[in-house]
Amino acid sequence: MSILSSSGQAPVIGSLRLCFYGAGSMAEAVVRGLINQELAEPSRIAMFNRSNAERLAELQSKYNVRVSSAPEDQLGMLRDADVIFLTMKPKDAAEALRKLGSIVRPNQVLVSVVAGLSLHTMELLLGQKMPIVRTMPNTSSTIGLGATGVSFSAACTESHRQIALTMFEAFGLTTVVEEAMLDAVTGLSGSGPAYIYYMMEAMMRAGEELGLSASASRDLTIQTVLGAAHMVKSTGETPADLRRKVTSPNGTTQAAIETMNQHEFTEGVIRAIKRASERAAEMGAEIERSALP
Ligand SMILES: NC(=O)C1=CN([C@@H]2O[C@H](COP(=O)(O)OP(=O)(O)OC[C@H]3O[C@@H](n4cnc5c(N)ncnc54)[C@H](OP(=O)(O)O)[C@@H]3O)[C@@H](O)[C@H]2O)C=CC1
Ligand SMILES: O=C(O)[C@@H]1CCC=N1
Repeated sequence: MSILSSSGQAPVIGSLRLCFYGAGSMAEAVVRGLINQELAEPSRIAMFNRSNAERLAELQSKYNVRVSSAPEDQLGMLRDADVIFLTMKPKDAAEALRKLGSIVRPNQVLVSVVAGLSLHTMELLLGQKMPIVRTMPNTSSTIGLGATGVSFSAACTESHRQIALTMFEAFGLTTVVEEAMLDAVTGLSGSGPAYIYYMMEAMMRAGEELGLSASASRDLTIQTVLGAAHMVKSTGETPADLRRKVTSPNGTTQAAIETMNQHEFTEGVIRAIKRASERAAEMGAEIERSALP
């Protein structure tokens, strides 16, 4: 079916055929989110990768989606799709986009999750302008708690925008941003889950070094992170105000924060996020260079 209904309204997402070009962590996070939210029928989702047949079998058995290792089937999956998701690593994207250039039809939409890869570079590699949605989601989409930044190419209609927003909003928060801001989104929330996991690893290790069992340390860490995020969201107070309420004068928290400050905690986190954002831009520039004649 066409991506546009005759009324010009976005069709129900469930009626669209989706193809995931790349079948790794991010593709799975989106697929699982779409299926869990009952936005897409597994039979309308096709996935393929480069060579890992075991991974395709795993996805097929977990989600009942269509998979194939046969190049002619994969070509058919791409041709038949209303929405093609580009879900591979940046280093593999240029080759895939060049191939897609001779396959895509005008009424298809391309949704990219590739860090750093700009709309302009995608158009260069495709050799044509088509509706492209550039996104930066994160893996928490898997459980409906994703945070996604989105930008649209000039060829996107209101219908294309609604389709993309409906999908990404179904499994988390979605923010439309100027394309130039997507590298910042990448540094903050695209990579962000890893920073929190890293902090949790350190907290769990500390708990164990202090003598707690591994399971007690894990449970207490998880609940602390969960509770803190919910406190910021539900009270509407700033993290700084909430932190002050935990910090008794000359108490334990003050001792901990002073120690963190000696290790430049805040500056380190800010530097890390800026570096991630810069790295996204570098990766995008590398792909753009390979796209130029
Ligand atoms: N992981 C994350 O938290 C996030 C990732 N992203 C972005 O998502 C994209 C994918 O990342 P991620 O899912 O982590 O990566 P993975 O390594 O988990 O998956 C990459 C997938 O792409 C496939 N692939 C590579 N080349 C080709 C090809 N030529 N044809 C078909 N399939 C191919 C791989 O197949 P095979 O295994 O067979 O080689 C694999 O299935 C990246 O561009 C990243 O920037 C964005 C936000 C968050
Ligand atoms: O590490 C990466 O490059 C990808 C992009 C955002 C999260 N993971």
